[in-house]
Amino acid sequence: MTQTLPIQEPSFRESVDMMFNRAVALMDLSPGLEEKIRVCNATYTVRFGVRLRGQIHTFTGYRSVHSEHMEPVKGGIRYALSVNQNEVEALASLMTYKCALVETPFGGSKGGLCIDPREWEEHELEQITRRFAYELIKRDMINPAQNVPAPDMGTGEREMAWIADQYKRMNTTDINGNACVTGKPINGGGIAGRTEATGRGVQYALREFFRDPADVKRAGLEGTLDRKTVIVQGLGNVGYHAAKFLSEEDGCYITAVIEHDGAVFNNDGIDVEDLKAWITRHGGVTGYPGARYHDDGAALLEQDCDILIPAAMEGVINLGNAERISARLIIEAANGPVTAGADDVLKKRGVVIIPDLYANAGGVTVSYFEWVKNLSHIRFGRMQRRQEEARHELIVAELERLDRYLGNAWSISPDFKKKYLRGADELELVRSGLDDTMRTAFQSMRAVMNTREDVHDYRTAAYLVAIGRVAASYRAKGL
Ligand SMILES: NC(=O)c1ccc[n+]([C@@H]2O[C@H](COP(=O)([O-])OP(=O)(O)OC[C@H]3O[C@@H](n4cnc5c(N)ncnc54)[C@H](O)[C@@H]3O)[C@@H](O)[C@H]2O)c1
Repeated sequence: MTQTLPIQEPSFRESVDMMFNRAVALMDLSPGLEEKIRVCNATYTVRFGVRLRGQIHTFTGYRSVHSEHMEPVKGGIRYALSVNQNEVEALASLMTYKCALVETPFGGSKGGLCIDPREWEEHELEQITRRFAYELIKRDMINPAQNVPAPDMGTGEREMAWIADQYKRMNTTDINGNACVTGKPINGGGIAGRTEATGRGVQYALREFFRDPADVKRAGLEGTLDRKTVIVQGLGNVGYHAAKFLSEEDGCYITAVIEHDGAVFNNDGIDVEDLKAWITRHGGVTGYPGARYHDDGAALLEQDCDILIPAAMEGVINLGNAERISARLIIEAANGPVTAGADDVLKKRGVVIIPDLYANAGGVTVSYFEWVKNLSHIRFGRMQRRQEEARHELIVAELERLDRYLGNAWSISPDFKKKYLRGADELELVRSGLDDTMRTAFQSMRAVMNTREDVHDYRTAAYLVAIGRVAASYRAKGL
């Protein structure tokens, strides 16, 4: 869906550049270096035909490389009708700053295909994805050493598995083929915890924010995450996992969920699993019996809550509604949900924003773990896993003995055994690595806020840290 912005709003690309420029104005970069960092290095446009339903359909896709100060470059592939060059370039530049902020050793890239995935059958999507991947692979725009995509809006592990397979068919002797894309299913070379990673990162980001009372006070809030009211826009990959973990593990109440077909709200809190199951079955929130329905979803962004989590698309908080946003704290789970104009308005109103380049960096962080796992050809936690397995086998044997003693009252099923014996070592490693990354990155923003009198918001602090690192990289290796 295309977001219509008020006439005086800059485009997404311009908005990102404006946020970049605000930070650069506070830095002392050598002349010309800021321009070099800001611009996108290259954007490749591809148009290709696929024979489907008795006729040839032509699709348009993009892969943009923002910065190659480190390689490979990294960034998701988005499937949406609204995809265009401006959007892909904005998203690619955000990837550069995001990777620098969380210290994953990648440059920034992003891709997109103009398509509504809901219009196509699975086998048709596979054909389209393989053809798009073919176009990018043959030009080294997908390659373990140069450019490594991942999921984004409208894509997931299924599409990543097709892309990896396509790459391996075209590069049969590349032993590192699996590392050409991240976000793959576990049985296709993926890593435990990647699917949940971005939402999990949002949870860890909020936990770190609430660890320091000074941050919490800045937002006019108090206490911990417990009993905070939360509104989520977009119950897709990122929004669903963030809402699920915050409600199940941190005591938050998800009081409203905004989706493409309207919104549902319930001040006592919405059961996220139940709503997600409804959306999966019915395609939207309409008719969901566990909450009240409102057909103007965007209006619910303005409803009173402690924390607002835009997790769908860019530009949804803009000059048209920024004055009416009631939340005290906004965490940008989506990329670019707050325009540069709205950012100014919200700042003046004292609304605190945890910026996208930090808030949704959990995805690329765990993608990095997956890439390293693929390149090293090992399973993380292997030694530990052997010990864990031995311990788990003993426990299962003991449970079985008890079960027999109690007349099979518990019925230890093969499924239970399989789940239990698989252990969670890799997942634990991934989660602790992600937690550490999110904490450290937040602390680097906090340090800037606490030490510089000319920095008053986390976004500028995040850009300062990120741009400083990209600049240092260019200084070290040359242009
Ligand atoms: N998937 C990741 O790992 C990842 C990582 C970093 C950032 N992001 C960003 O997070 C955002 C969401 O990505 P995702 O992967 O969760 O996508 P997704 O496709 O899984 O989910 C998007 C959700 O938003 C809903 N939606 C679409 N239009 C809407 C509208 N007008 N109002 C409300 N909801 C609407 C969709 O129905 C869907 O449920 C994007 O901005 C993406 O760039 C994603």
